[in-house]
Amino acid sequence: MTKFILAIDQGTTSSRAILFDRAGHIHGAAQQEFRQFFPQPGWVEHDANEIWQSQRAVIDEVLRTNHVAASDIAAIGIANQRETTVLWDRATGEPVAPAIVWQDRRSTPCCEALRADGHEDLFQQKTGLVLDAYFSGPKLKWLLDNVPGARARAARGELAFGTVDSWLIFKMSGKHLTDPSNAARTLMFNIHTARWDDELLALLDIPPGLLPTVVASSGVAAHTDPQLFGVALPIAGIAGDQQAATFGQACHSPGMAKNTYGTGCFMLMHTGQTATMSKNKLISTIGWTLPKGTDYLLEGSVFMAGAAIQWLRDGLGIIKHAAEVEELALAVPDNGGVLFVPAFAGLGAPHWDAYARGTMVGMTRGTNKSHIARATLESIALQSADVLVAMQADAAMPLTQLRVDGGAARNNLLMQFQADILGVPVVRPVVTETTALGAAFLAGLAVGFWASQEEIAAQWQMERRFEPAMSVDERAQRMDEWRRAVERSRAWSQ
Ligand SMILES: Nc1ncnc2c1ncn2[C@@H]1O[C@H](COP(=O)(O)OP(=O)(O)O)[C@@H](O)[C@H]1O
Ligand SMILES: O=P(O)(O)OC[C@H](O)CO
Repeated sequence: MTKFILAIDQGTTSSRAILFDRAGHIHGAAQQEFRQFFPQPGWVEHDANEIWQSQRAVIDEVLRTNHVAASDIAAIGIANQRETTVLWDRATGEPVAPAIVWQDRRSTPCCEALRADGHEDLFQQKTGLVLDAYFSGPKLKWLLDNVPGARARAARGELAFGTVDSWLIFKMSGKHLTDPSNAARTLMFNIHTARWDDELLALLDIPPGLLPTVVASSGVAAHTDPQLFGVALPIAGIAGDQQAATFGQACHSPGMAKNTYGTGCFMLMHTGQTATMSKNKLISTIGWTLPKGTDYLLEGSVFMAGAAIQWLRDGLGIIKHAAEVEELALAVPDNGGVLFVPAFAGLGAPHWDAYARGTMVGMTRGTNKSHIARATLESIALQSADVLVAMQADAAMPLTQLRVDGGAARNNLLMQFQADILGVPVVRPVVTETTALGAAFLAGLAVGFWASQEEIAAQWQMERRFEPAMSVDERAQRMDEWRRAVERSRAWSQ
């Protein structure tokens, strides 16, 4: 009998491979960072070959170091950084250009032109998204317009587009596939009909022949080339990493929500089996498709969260490791009046301001690095609070608790401040690798490794609960101060 599900978590900064047993426990994990390229201000690129090579290496490593044979694997589940756009040659399997990463802002002019032509509402109604450079369609258009010969090669059917899930599946099986949770991030996919949308493709000038076939998030979609791992393994789970984390956090019913604190922050709330269209600049997205149907989520994406901690480490050099930020911030009783808006790449939800820039206000001669560390941690929670306010207004469902995960969710000071500023309990699970767990669950359900959603939801266990302790008045005052700071960061580079 097979013993494990192999989850692939291909993130923005690292590739991970994690083995889960039947109890949903981690049996082994391997991780490898890969390079980030910043060739121009506002541009962020990855080498798609390096993504695949690092992913392949960690799969080999996790099997080898844990003495697990590929034949012990029941199925593979994939969770991936979303929106990042890869364009490759179908025959050679070689990318035609560096992958354009979700954080990259170069396709802002394309979005502005579509907006100026009055198409914003159409895109929003069909895709649930905001017309922003964050999403894949404008990135793909940029590649077709700027990589020499790409448009002609696309017209001849020589090229394939995919988000990172598609790219990894192509490398492992030769199939050109994606799932609805990833397709829903492209501005080319109608989330109500769950099909690529010809009208939107025409507006973006994208040939439909470039697009992958859309298959269910949970179901055997392909088998790996037997030469890769010695046996052909079923690829049975596919989801964008944030939707996978929502599934892994067992947020399976309306009103349940999670927030992931990684490079960015991604808060997602389950809204049921039809899309709730946001009136407050959040996005509606497909969560996952199971044989019984499609679940929808509301999402608020914050672009700069843990990345701001990395900036304290790499840009300012005031910490050596991300985890040191907690001790540094605790050296002062409060932020000393300092507020920091880390809008290094503009602001995401609910502001969607591509021209906002990082801003620190309230400094005096007494400000020191601990105040800056504290303000940076608080900025992560305050950005998430902006999203939650919009979410509560859209969903008309009060949040009873927020489930959390991601690298920065290990920070207790941050989690306590998050509970304080939201006025909602923050709950951290035992297994914080919820992205990989969600991908594993989707794959395991498809091959009968787990019997039902109820069985996997029962595996979710709390590690720690942070109760809100801030007074209502103080919360209101802190949110008001924050709004004033955000205003000062906005439209700066326009
Ligand atoms: N103890 C900590 N306190 C605050 N931030 C942290 C801490 N540990 C890690 N981080 C931040 O969390 C991020 C890594 O989290 P992870 O979930 O691995 O991100 P991603 O999947 O986006 O690569 C980094 O940006 C790092 O700065
Ligand atoms: O790789 P992460 O965890 O930073 O997630 C990135 C998101 O999927 C971008 O939308």
